[in-house]
Amino acid sequence: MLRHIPSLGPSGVVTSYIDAFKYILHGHEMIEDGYHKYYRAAFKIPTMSRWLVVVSGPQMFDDIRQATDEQLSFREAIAELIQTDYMIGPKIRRDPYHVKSVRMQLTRNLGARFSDIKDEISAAFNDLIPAKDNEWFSVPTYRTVVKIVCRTSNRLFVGLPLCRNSDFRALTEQFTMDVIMGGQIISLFPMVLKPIVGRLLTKIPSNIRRTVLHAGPIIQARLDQEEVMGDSWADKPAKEAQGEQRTVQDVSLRLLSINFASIHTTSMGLTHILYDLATYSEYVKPMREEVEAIVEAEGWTKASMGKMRKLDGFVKESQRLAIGSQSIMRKALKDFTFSNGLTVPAGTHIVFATHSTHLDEINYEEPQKFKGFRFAEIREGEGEGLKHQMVSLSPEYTTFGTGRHACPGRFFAVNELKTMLAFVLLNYDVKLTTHGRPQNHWFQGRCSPNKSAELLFRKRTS
Ligand code: HEM
Repeated sequence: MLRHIPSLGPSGVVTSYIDAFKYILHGHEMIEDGYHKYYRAAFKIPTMSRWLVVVSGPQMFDDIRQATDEQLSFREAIAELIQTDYMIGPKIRRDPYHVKSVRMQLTRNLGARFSDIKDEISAAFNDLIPAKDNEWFSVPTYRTVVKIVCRTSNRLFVGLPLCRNSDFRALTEQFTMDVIMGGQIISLFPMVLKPIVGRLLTKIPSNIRRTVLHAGPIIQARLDQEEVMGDSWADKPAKEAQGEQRTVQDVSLRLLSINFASIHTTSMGLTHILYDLATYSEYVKPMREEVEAIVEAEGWTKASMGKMRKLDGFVKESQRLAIGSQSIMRKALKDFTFSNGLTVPAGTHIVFATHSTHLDEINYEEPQKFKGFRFAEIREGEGEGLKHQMVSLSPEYTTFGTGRHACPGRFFAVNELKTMLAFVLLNYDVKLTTHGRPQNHWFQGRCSPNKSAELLFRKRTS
């Protein structure tokens, strides 16, 4: 029972539905309100399918970081919130070996594959935003960004020429949207009906068939090559797949799952960055100078990208303000007691108040203000160089979560976002078509960039 945890509004079985409706469009305002009333403690919010317990403060963050999977489960929370069992199947929850592949093989290969990533970014931008002369032209931002990110990410996942294949791209771009939309519909149904509705909505069998059609030969070739080379191939791409998992069908499912985790998160990130670049144009010149100086001295490498602190800080600041109001979702599998004494019973869904944390004066000076070099300036302090880079995890910066389930793709995502920003800075001028930055959209506490706004691009003039 959650009776000991305060709620913001009525908590009766029927009356709580008033707030559950309000949460759909105003969840972020409710959580901001609760954060200030119950900072470092907890409050509960009703949603259509369950109560969410919202926690805050560095201590509770650290309790989540240290909790084991048997205490607070990331996968069980995601499975219920996104209904992944019905939309993708239970395999990826029960046996998520692909997460280890992202953490190990994919991340370790970023340096060696950097020139491929850079090449795909140039090719994708040139195809999709061809700036041939000095005329401004309008680009539907989000739709274009998804295509660029999908191509670039899949250059790393499956390589050329498949990453440019139009049917494969359409499949991977659409897959995430189908899963999220389907999951939202299934969550409205009672438990007994979910498998039936899931079977009607899921496109996973046909999606796997399409993936096998396109990627099957590459996957089979890699599996065969691994058998031949054995342990002499240290970074085998499918190394984590064992026994029955070493089939083209199973690896195809993992490929779709990694696309699910990466494409829309990174695309939303890049869209926010471009809106910020067009809005706060005073940052363009110093960032161009940084990129040009480092590239001239060291060329385009993963290591040279790591030295671009202004870029890193700009990307980090953009994501600081763009985060949803709740993240770091966990489900308590047993009664769990936080170090402030609060106990939540088994079955409770816990989320951390991420947006409010990023907007708290305790953590940031003038937190509402976009300060593109906020983090680059902090990093100039003695001993502060690494702690404040974008990939670092901390209780004040929660974009990539915490603990053993912190985003394993963050090294790739940050590298990709910075290389894309560097490419835009060196090749284009970018301008708003609207008065002021396009407004973010909020739905059930989640924040998305405006998906219909356009930006003006032209070939760089100065
Ligand atoms: C800007 C882009 C991205 C953002 C903001 C982001 C954010 C996150 C967050 C918040 C989590 C959950 C962390 C937690 O609850 O503690 C997560 C998990 C995950 N992310 Fe990312 N992510 C991004 C890009 C990527 C990319 C590019 C990949 C793959 C290449 C990826 C793969 C994953 C996977 C596999 C998990 C699940 C981890 C697990 O099961 O333990 N993400 N991500």
